[in-house]
Amino acid sequence: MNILSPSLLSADFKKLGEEIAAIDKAGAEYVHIDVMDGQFVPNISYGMPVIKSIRSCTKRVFDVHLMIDEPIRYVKDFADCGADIITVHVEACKDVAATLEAIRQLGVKPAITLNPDTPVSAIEPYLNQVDMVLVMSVVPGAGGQKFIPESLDKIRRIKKLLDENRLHADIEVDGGINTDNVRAALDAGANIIVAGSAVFKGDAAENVKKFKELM
Ligand SMILES: O=C(CO)[C@H](O)[C@H](O)COP(=O)(O)O
Repeated sequence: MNILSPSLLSADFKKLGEEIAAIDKAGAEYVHIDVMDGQFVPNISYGMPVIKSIRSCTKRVFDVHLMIDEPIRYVKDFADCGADIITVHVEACKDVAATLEAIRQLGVKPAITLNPDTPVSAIEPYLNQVDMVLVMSVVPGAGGQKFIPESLDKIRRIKKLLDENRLHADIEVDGGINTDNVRAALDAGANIIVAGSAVFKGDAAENVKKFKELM
C-alpha cells in the first residue's frame, strides 16, 4: 500500500491541531515531522514539546525525521513524546549502527536517510537494520524546494538492493513532491510520499485527496 506523509513544516503553525485533523480526516496515513537543530542544517524548526503536544491530535503514525547532529543523544526523548518512526541521517551519526539499534530497542521503527549528494553506498551496510529508507530529493533544511530528478535513480538503486538482499524496508521520498511528479516517484519504487507545500498550500484536505487518487 502506498502511504502519504504530509510534512508539517509547511503547515500553519498557529492552527497546527486543525491542520493535523484535516489531513487525518482526508486520509493521510502518516504525519511527517521535520526536526532541525541549526547545526546539521542551518534552520531550526521544532522539537519535543511540540511533538508531545500534537500527539493527542491524531492516532496516525508520527514519522519523525531528525535533521540533527548525533541524534542518538535524543532518540529516547523523541520516542517518549510519541514518535512511531525515527529517521536519522547517515551523515549525522558517529555510530550509525548503534543509533539504529538504540531506536529499535525503544520500540520505535528505525529509518535511515541520506542527503542528495551522499552515495547509496553510504547506507548500504545498514539496510538490514532499518524499516524504512528515506531518499532526500532536496537538500534538507527547508520546504518548498524543487525536486532533484536524479533522486529517481537513487530510489531505483535502493529498491534493487533491498530486493536483491530480500529486505522489506519501505522507501520514502521527501522534497519537492507534487501531484505532477508523485507518480514518477512511486514508479521508481518509493511507497511512502512526503509532501509539504503541495499539501498545505491551499486546502490541505483537498490536496490530500488529490494525492491519494494519484497514488
Ligand atoms: O525535509 C524537508 C526539508 O528538509 C521537508 O520535509 C521537505 O522539504 C518537504 O517539503 P516540500 O514538499 O515543500 O518540499
